[in-house]
Amino acid sequence: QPLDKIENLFKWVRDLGGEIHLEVKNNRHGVRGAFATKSFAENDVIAAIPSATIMNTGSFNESFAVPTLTVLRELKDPHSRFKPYVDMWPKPDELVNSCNMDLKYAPMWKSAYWEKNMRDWDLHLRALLAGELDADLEYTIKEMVGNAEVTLDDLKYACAISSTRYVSSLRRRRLLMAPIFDLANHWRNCSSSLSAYETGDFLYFMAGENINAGDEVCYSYGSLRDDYAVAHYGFLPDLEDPPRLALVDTPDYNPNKPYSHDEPPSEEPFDGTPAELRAEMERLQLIYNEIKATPDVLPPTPKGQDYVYDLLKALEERRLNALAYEIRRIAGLLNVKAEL
Ligand SMILES: C[S@@+](CC[C@H](N)C(=O)[O-])C[C@H]1O[C@@H](n2cnc3c(N)ncnc32)[C@H](O)[C@@H]1O
Repeated sequence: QPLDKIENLFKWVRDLGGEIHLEVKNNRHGVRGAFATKSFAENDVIAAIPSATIMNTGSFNESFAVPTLTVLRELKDPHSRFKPYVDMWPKPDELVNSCNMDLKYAPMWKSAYWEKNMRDWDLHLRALLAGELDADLEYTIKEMVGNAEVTLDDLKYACAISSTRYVSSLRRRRLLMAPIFDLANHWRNCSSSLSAYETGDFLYFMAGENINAGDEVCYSYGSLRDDYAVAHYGFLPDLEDPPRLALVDTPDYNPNKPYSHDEPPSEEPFDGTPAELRAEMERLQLIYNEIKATPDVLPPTPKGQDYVYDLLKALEERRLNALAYEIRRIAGLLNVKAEL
């Protein structure tokens, strides 16, 4: 995640009327982030982002092709008016999510839902490239980028950039990519927020509480269970205590409606009659045993050599720990021994 392009980005945003009280550097995890250059009280403006710098990447109802092709268009245009923004995006080898993850990792999810989700992204993007979706698309590739040469890797990259960086603006019901704001990393309980875009001239990034000069500013991307964060954003959020079940392991999980920001799975510990508790414990045990029994498809790789391998192994360990915690907790309520 390049730091050398930030000065140019800030200049561009300020020249277009923006206000920024941030500096950008790597945080203690080595992840690029935004840090307060002064202290803020609740509701103070951390940054005012002018609409002339905002990339409008589609409506809530449009297909994945719209944000992907909107980003692709700017990537392919050497004279893009968003050039200072495009230049600071992570490069193809600096970001990963299900749009661009190598398929060799698919079985490492050890979850039928996530493995299919990853393979589906590959199929959708291949179909987009082959023109098979053209008749149903809002925009075709050629309508967006003309005759510029486009590869599958280009589409995967554009898909990964858009889906890790857009935010929904409630008032206008659009997916927007807002420079500066999109340097804020996720922290689930973060109270800073983005204004609703009521007037359409600026988006305001507002402090949700007192922030000291030098603190990293954050934004909550949503309730983000670990597996969802890896698939959608390519990182594991801070480990929580007590551990939280992965999305696909929660009692509310429904593969046909796996996640909605408006209705995330309950954060309340599961409770019920003894029969319900027993059924839930057995359900969790089945998942636990299935993960344990699923062999690794890739040879063991020493830590630090392969980001995606490490990420998916860490996710597996987190799932197992969270399942074991929950099985023990329910066994305690039932006064029985947990079978792990
Ligand atoms: C909107 S960007 C945030 C800024 C990003 N770090 C950058 O420099 O461009 C989202 C991406 O930041 C990273 N990220 C966000 N929150 C994170 C966190 N809590 N821990 C690690 N990486 C995080 C992930 O790579 C994610 O896909």
